[in-house]
Amino acid sequence: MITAENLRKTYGSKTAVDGISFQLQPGTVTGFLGPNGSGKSTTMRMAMGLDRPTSGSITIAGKPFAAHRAPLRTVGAVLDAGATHPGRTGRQHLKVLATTHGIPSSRVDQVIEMTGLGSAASKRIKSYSLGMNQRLGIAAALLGDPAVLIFDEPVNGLDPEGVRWVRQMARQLAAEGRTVFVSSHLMSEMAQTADHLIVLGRGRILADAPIQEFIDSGSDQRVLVRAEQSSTLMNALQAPEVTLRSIDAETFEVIGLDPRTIGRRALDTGVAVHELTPQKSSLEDSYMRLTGDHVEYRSGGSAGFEAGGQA
Ligand SMILES: Nc1ncnc2c1ncn2[C@@H]1O[C@H](COP(=O)(O)OP(=O)(O)OP(=O)(O)O)[C@@H](O)[C@H]1O
Repeated sequence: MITAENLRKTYGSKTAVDGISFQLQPGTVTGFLGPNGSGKSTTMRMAMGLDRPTSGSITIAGKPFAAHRAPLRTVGAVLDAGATHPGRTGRQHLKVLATTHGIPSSRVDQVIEMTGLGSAASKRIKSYSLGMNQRLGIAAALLGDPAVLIFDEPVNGLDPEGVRWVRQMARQLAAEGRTVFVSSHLMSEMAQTADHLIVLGRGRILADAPIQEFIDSGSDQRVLVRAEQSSTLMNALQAPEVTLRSIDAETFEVIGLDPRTIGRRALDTGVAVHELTPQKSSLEDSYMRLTGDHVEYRSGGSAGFEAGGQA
C-alpha cells in the first residue's frame, strides 16, 4: 500500500507537487498519468526516498521509505533503467545488489528466470538492448520480493514485444497481490494495463478512479448513424440537447441520444437505417478532455493535442 497525505514539493518558487492525497491498493495496477511536468516523477521519487517532501508525507506500508529496515524487501522500483555498471554482467549486478541488501544469492537466479533474462544474464550490461536493460531493471526491483512496485515510464522506447512483456509482468505482479504503481505516456498501453488511474495536472489530482469509470466519465454518448434519407432523420432528431454532425451523404453522428431513441425516431419517420453504432470513447478521449487546461507548454497546435498526447 502506498499512501500520500497532503504531499507537497516545491523547488524554489516552483510547485512541482501541490498537496496531493491518495491511497493505492494491493492487488491493483494503478496508472499514473499527467502532462509533462505535472509532478509524476517527483511523486515517485519522494515515494522512494530520493527526494524529500516540502510538507505532507508519502508512505509505503505505513512508513516513509527511509524508515524501513529492509527497503528493497518492501518496495522495488524502476525509475531509471540506465543506472547500472556497464562492465558488469546482469548476474553480477544483481548479485552485488542482493549482497548489499542481505538478500540470499539464490534469489538472483529466481529473478533472472522470472524476467526472462536467460543467457543474457551472463553478458555485460553494456551489450544489452533497451529491452534487456528494462528486464534487468525489473529483475533488480523484484530481488527483495517486495509487496510494492513503482515503475516510472517502464515502456519508454521499448519495441511492441517489450511493451507487451512489461504489461503482462505488471498484471501478473498485481495478480499476486502486490501494489503496482506505473507511469506511462502511452494511453493505449495504460488502458490495457491499469485497473485504476490517478491523473495529475500541474501538481494536483485531476482524477482518482477505476479506469472504466474514468473513461465513461469523460465521454459523450455518440452514435454513428447510416440511413437512406439521412437529412430527413437528422431533422427528426433535432433538439436543443442533441448535436448532429454530418459525415457524408448517408452518414452522420449523434451526440446526446441513445441508439434505441434514434431507432424509434427512424421508424416513426419511415427512414430505413443501415447502421446504428454506439461509438466507444477511449482513455485518450477522456484524458485529453480532463487535462486540456493543465498542459504546461502547448506546442502551438490549436487544441494542445500534441502537448497532451505526449504527456
Ligand atoms: N530538481 C528539480 N529542480 C527544479 N525543478 C524541478 C526539479 N524536478 C522537477 N522539477 C519541476 O517540477 C515539475 C514537475 O516535474 P516532474 O518531473 O515531476 O513531472 P513529470 O510529470 O514526471 O513530467 P514528465 O512527464 O515530463 O516526466 C516540472 O515543472 C519540473 O520542471
